[in-house]
Amino acid sequence: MKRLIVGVGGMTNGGKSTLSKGLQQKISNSCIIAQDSYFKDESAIPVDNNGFKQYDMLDALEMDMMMRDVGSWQRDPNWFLRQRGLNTTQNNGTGVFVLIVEGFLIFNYRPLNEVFDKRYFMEIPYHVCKTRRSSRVYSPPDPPGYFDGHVWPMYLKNRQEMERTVSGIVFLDGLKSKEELLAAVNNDIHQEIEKLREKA
Ligand SMILES: Nc1ncnc2c1ncn2[C@@H]1O[C@H](COP(=O)(O)OP(=O)(O)O)[C@@H](O)[C@H]1O
Ligand SMILES: NC(=O)c1ccc[n+]([C@@H]2O[C@H](COP(=O)(O)O)[C@@H](O)[C@H]2O)c1
Repeated sequence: MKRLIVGVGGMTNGGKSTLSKGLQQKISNSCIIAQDSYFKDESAIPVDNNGFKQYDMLDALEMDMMMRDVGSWQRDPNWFLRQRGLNTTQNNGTGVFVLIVEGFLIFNYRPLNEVFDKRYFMEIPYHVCKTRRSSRVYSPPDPPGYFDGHVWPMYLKNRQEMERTVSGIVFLDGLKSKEELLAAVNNDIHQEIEKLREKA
């Protein structure tokens, strides 16, 4: 059984989940694992001197749990898809199963970074990021000053670390239209799928 694991990383509100959902619809036998689903309970998140909860770091995430889920897909993608109520198409053993892992810190966690066959990173300018973020409601919601006091400085720090430790990332301009981004990445992934299919 052939498998492909694609990482869709990027800044907060860069368009990761929009792109990932579009890809899942276009790629048969694919599914998504989203890092957002692995945040620890609010009570476990430390607070800094300004009272800001420290959400934008790996410590805020249950990465062991996320790795367990990636591992169960790797062991049996068919079972994993069925567990999630997703259809699998008959492929007589020639098909390729695709896992899309999306999240803002997926390349900063080494054991996860190691599983990717393809890595994409969606970026947008500061002001666009701040504006998009201001209309999104997280749980708990961002307190006043959170973007400039926590989110953006942590993004710069995490990104610097990513660039120091990870290679082979394809950077995507998140200002392009949703349709253009989806078409380009979908085309790229289908080429990878073809390469895998051709391999004995
Ligand atoms: N290419 C795009 N152009 C304009 N707006 C976008 C684009 N992609 C996503 N958005 C919008 O930006 C916001 C954040 O998108 P989302 O996919 O949830 O980001 P992320 O998962 O990276 O946090 C949403 O309102 C979404 O509709
Ligand atoms: N899902 C949650 O429990 C939760 C809570 C508070 C903040 N967040 C924010 O989620 C962001 C990451 O997710 P996105 O990349 O989807 O924006 C982080 O910047 C973090 O501040 C998430």
